[in-house]
Amino acid sequence: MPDTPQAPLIGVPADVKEIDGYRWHAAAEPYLRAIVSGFGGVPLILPSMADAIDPGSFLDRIDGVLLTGSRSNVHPERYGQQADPASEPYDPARDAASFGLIAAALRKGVPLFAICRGMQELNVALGGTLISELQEREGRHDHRAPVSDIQAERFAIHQDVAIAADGQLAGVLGPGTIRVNSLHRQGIGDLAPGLAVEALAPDGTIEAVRVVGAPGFAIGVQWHPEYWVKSDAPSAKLFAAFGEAVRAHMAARTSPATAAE
Ligand SMILES: N[C@@H](CCC(=O)NCCCC(=O)O)C(=O)O
Repeated sequence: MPDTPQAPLIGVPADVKEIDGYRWHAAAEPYLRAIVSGFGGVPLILPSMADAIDPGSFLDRIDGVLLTGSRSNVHPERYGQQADPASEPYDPARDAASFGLIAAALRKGVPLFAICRGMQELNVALGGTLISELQEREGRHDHRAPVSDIQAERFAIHQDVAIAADGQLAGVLGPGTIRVNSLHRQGIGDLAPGLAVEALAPDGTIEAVRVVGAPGFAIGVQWHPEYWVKSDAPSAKLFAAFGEAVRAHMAARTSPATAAE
């Protein structure tokens, strides 16, 4: 069990959903379990209430941030476009929380791992844009989940992704091509300044990015390593690398040199 004083505490911003007439703040369990099984971390779901709680105020109390995927989309007004029923559902409370966490994590050097919607949030937060309904775009493949009622089939690993030979992920996963799952309708349109491409799909869709010059681990992936973290080597390596970065951050934060500052 990871519940020891040394276990890293990983902040996970909640999605906000209407259930039984209330707004609920929730996160999907596979991300939470991957934090535990991937590197012995302890997940902490953070309420997405940026109107009442500054997301940056969490950053001195957590050791890393994981931005999860979600069926909801970043609101288009965040990147200068109009809301469109075709790109719903939105979750503006999640947007506000994630954008606040991204800014604070990058400012403070807190390791940040962004998955699917999380990578899209990272791109928009740093000034990029998104494109919707990839499968309707000329030359793009269908990146949506396989149609099934069985989650393991929806998260099946079936798509090639080429890892940039000169990027950070090549050091984690090795250069070349890996196979990943794919469950998204949107993708990066204009890449944000300050982001570097770390992986590409065969149709040119950006599948991973890193924040150039980030003081710590700051990686986004469009696929879902959380789902097969126990059985898929690239997925396990990604979470292990995030965990290693988090522990290094914890050590640096408690080092005598830091204390003397
Ligand atoms: N909504 C965005 C991001 C996709 C994403 O995060 N998918 C995770 C949910 C997977 C599922 O259960 O369908 C997009 O569609 O691009």
